[in-house]
Amino acid sequence: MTQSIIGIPACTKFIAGYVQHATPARYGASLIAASNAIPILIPPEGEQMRGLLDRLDGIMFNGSPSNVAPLRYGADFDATPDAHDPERDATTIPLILAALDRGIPVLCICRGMQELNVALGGTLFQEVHLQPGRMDHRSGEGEHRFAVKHEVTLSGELARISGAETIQVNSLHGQAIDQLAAGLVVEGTAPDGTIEAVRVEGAKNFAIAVQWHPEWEVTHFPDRKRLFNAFGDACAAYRQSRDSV
Ligand SMILES: N[C@@H](CCC(=O)NCCCC(=O)O)C(=O)O
Repeated sequence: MTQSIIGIPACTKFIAGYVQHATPARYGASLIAASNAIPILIPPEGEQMRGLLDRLDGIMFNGSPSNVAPLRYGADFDATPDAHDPERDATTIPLILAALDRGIPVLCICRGMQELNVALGGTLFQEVHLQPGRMDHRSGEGEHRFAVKHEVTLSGELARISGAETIQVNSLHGQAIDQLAAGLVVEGTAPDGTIEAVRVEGAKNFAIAVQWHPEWEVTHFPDRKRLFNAFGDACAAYRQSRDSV
């Protein structure tokens, strides 16, 4: 069966004395394993990357240790000034809006979910663990980094896709959605009330975002596999509808 081409935004990294464009290998590997797709990295080269949209069947807005710059959502303070990637922000935020406008399937993960919320006008907690009553959602070290950390209660389309109303998730984030953007519906919540999953209401196509990392051991967890299968199916259907025009 023909595979879909799914874009993954790369991050700006300074490695071995050079500016490089990179992302952890598992994002591409998970699309190959569970979405019948060929991944392709999107360099963080700003708005001109929208030109790729004619060639893509879907985009996975992936996670990153970097944080969306607070000026993007109107915050007047910056809790993590050394953790930004302005080139990535300048690429992903316009790309999200353009992909939604064209009805290209999108799956957003971790930073990707935060980008989706900011792109649509929402705001972020810059250090969610400092908010009263909130848990520490940051990861453990070493082999425990991707260990299951807490439960998420699912609803709506994501519960249907996942085949469950309660799942166990890993957690590797210091930031989280504060004010939900208009146009997003919450479909997953942590025990402390943190928003863990959203869907774009009335989207032209698959448009789901999660705060955890379903790409990790994607084929070992039924809910993760089902999410990637559903995204892959949406990308394949989009490709076929485009090819038939
Ligand atoms: N930096 C943001 C987003 C967190 C995130 O995307 N984590 C992924 C870690 C890197 C990886 O993909 O391995 C935050 O802290 O909220």
